[in-house]
Amino acid sequence: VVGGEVASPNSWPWQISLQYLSGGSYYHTCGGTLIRRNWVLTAAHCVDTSRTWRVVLGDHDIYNHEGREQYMSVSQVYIHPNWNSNSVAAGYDIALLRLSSDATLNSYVKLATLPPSGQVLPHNNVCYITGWGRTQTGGSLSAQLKQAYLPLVDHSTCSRSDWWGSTVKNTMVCAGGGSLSGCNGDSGGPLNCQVSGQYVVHGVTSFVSSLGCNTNQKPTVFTRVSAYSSWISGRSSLM
Ligand SMILES: C[C@H](NC(=O)[C@H](CCCC[NH3+])NC(=O)C(F)(F)F)C(=O)Nc1ccc(C(F)(F)F)cc1
Repeated sequence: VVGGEVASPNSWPWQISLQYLSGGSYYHTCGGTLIRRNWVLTAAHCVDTSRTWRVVLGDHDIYNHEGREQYMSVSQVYIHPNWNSNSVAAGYDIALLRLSSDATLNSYVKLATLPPSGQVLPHNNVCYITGWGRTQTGGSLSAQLKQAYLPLVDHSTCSRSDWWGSTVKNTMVCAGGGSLSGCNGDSGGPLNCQVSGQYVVHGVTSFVSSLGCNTNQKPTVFTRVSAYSSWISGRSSLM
């Protein structure tokens, strides 16, 4: 997250850290969202390589054990069947992780609210991106979870030729576009949008400009959760 601020600990209790095992240690690579006690929503591009994964719930500082964390192993990875790793612009950058056991829900770990199928929020809707991604283009990951206010950008604006043009599809959501943005390592995490006083996860962080995370008129692009409701409920037996 470029700009914004460190979040109050566990104030986004559905945010998870997706980590992979390498040389005996785990490393943060992506964010994700807890949607059921044993299901996590993330981005396909985060998990399209075969690795040993773990999901950390209730985290704040990814480099320190603070006692509120739950470390979960992943029993199955379901990548959207239409995902093509050579074409993030085609969309379908969404995946589900089945956890080997159920999360314990408490004040640090809660389930996210997902939008109704097809819901598209208005331009400038209040939304926050959260994540442990780089704090500058080419910078390092944030130790503590960060948040940044990214107002929603409607499709007509986001698909303007001097914005993302035809790279952005209707199955995606744009937010920000100024000096605040997501950045590498925020992938897969939630776009938390305020709807009637409640935060709803409307996006899964997908891509930023390869020219730089906070490139003007290149808002952070998210997979639109409400475009994949039936896939999500079908796969995660959410009905
Ligand atoms: C460096 C930058 N990385 C990203 O945007 C990666 C996703 C990369 C998926 C493709 N391997 N996502 C992130 O860093 C995220 F945190 F913002 F989500 C990038 O490659 N952006 C990018 C690539 C292609 C296209 C386009 F679709 F136009 F081909 C648009 C943006």
